[in-house]
Amino acid sequence: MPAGSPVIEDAPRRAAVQLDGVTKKFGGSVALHEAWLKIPSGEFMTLLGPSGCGKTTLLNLVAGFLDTDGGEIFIDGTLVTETPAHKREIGIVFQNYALFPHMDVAKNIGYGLRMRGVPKAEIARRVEQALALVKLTGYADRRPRQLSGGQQQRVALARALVIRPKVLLLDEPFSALDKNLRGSMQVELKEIQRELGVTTIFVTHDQGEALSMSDRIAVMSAGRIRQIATPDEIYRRPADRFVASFVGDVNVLKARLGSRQSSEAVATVGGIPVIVPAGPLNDVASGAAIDLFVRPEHIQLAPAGEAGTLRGTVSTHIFQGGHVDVYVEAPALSRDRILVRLPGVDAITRWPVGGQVGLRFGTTDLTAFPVEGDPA
Ligand SMILES: Nc1ncnc2c1ncn2[C@@H]1O[C@H](COP(=O)(O)OP(=O)(O)OP(=O)(O)O)[C@@H](O)[C@H]1O
Repeated sequence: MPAGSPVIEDAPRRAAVQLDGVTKKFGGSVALHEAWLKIPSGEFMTLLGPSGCGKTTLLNLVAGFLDTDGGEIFIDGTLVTETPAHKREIGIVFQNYALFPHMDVAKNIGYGLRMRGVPKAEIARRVEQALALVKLTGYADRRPRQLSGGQQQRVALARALVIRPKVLLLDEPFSALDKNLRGSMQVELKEIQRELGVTTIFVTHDQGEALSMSDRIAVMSAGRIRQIATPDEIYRRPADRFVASFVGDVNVLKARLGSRQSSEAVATVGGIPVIVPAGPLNDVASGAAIDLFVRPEHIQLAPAGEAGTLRGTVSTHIFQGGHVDVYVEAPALSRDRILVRLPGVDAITRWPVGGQVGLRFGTTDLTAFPVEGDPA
């Protein structure tokens, strides 16, 4: 750290990682547009978004592998925008493990400590601790090629953690693993992260992984952070239609904006009133068409014609093990088939394909946005 680097004033509550309006361009195109992000110490923050949205770019800027084109980055309250990568005290795990093939596991894990001139006995002790942490005691002498994908990724994690980093950065670390292994590695990583209390930035394009692991999620698209919130809030109160569509399944229904009270608005769908947050509809005139976003588990089926329901026709069932996905056609409400998620296998016999049903919408967790392409 250069002498005289500014330190953020409120030290006791300072963020472990802070980005103040960070921008990165490649040639003429903006890969990251004025990112503002404050990650408190010990938090598990996930960057979630589709391919090419700028997640890896943001991670590489924090790591110091890329220079910014604007804005400042702080780690532990210290300005690091100009600090080289090896002085940022960061641990990194990549998608493809990036282990040294010619070194055994112990040498791989101890690499960062040798580079820092840590005494040999201390290295041996810390490598042993790190091996125990990732449940690989006894594997010290193996070469990476003698390990499974999951074991290699645990070595990579041990190597990142052994230096006691200020921040742990993980770039799609489980994407090369099969589904079962991925699930168990997610649980293990979460346990280790909690135990050590290490501030973590985790990159994924898998919304399920993001929802299950994170303290908070930053949803990104096209180089911009669209929303930063807890998984629950992202799912139940998405800030815009991109977030609502990208995170979890959702139905988009034709609706109309009715009256508005401060934070809530009444919308009508097929003439039935529902309550939605007013925030996203601030610029929409009363009576205008809007899109109502409804999660599949917030729709119930009832006999066709029952009061307070809207009519549709069952087109398909998909048995999903713990629940059944029922697709309902109701062209007056939506141009796509409406997905209804029902617990229990009896939904298949209760609501047969081709039969008429009544759709009833939940009264909570509905959101609405201006119609796409609408200047509002
Ligand atoms: N070194 C580079 N030179 C030129 N363009 C780049 C470079 N690195 C990234 N980009 C571009 O910047 C944008 C953001 O890329 P980035 O790798 O950050 O996305 P991502 O969200 O991590 O995607 P993925 O999930 O596919 O890894 C993309 O349009 C990408 O093509």
